[in-house]
Amino acid sequence: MSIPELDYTDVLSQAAKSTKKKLVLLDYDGTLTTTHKLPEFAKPSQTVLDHLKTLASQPDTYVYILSGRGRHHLDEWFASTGVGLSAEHGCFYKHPANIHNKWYCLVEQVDPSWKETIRPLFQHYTERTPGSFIEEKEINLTWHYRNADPEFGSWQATELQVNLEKLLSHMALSIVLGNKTLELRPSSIDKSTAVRSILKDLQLPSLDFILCIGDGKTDEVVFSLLNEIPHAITSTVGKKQTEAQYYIPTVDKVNKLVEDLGKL
Ligand SMILES: O=P(O)(O)OC[C@H]1O[C@H](O[C@H]2O[C@H](CO)[C@@H](O)[C@H](O)[C@H]2O)[C@H](O)[C@@H](O)[C@@H]1O
Repeated sequence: MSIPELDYTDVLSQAAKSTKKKLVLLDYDGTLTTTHKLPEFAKPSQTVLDHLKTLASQPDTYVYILSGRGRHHLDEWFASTGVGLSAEHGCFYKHPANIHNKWYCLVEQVDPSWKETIRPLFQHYTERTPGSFIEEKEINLTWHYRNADPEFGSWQATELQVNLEKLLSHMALSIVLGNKTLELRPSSIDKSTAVRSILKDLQLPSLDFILCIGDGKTDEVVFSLLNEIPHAITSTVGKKQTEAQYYIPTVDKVNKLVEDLGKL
C-alpha cells in the first residue's frame, strides 16, 4: 500500500498550535545524512548541527537522535547541539543537555562473553570478503559489507546470517539486517525500548506534538509504537514498505523540515 508524502505545512501548523511539550525523534544515518562508504565519513555538517541546535533550544521542545551508532560517537558529534541521544539501537539513551546530561543503559545484563564466540565468525567472513570490516561498539557487533563486491557481499551476508542463526539458538541475541550491514544486538532491546523510556520520563500526557522520522528497518518498531498515540506523526525517508504514516522524499527535505521547525 502506498503512503502519502508528509505535508510540511500541516506539520508546521500542528507544531505551531502546540501548547504543551513537543517531541521530535530523528534517526541519523539515512535520515539526517546520506550514506557514505565508511561510518566515520558520515559526520554531520555544521548546517545540520546548527539546525538541530536551534530546534532543541526552542521552548518546551525535546529533540532526540535515535541511532544504531555507539554513544561515544554520538556524544562527539552532537554534544554542541544539546539534543538527547539514543545509541546502539536503543541500548542507551540520554536526555537533552538541559534536562540531565547522563546516559542510561537499558540492557539489564550485559554479558560481553558472547562477543568472544561471535567475533571469530565475523573475522572469518571479513577475511574472505575484500572490503568488508567489523565495527565493534560497546554492546553490539556490526559486520559492514558496503565496500565489498555488491553481489559477493550480499551472498556472504546471507551465509553469515545462516551460520549465526545456528549459533544463536541458545543466546539472547538478535540479528539486525541494516543498510549493507549485519549487526548483533541483545534481543530484549530495540529503538522502541528507548522511546518508551523517553515517553515515560517526559510524561506522555504532557506532550501534544510528536514527530518521528527514520529511514531504516530498526525505525519501524518506533513507528508502530507511536502510531498508537493519536497525535503522533511518523514518517520514513523515501517511498518504501513501512509502518510509517508518511514518507519524506529525501534527506535534504528532512533537514529543511528540522530547520523550519526551529524557526516557529
Ligand atoms: O540507526 P542509524 O543512525 O541509521 O544507524 C545505523 C547504522 O549506521 C551506520 O552504518 C550505516 O551508515 C554508514 C555511513 O553512511 C554506511 O557506511 C553503512 O553501510 C550503513 O549501514 C553505523 O556505522 C552503524 O553502526 C549503525 O548501526
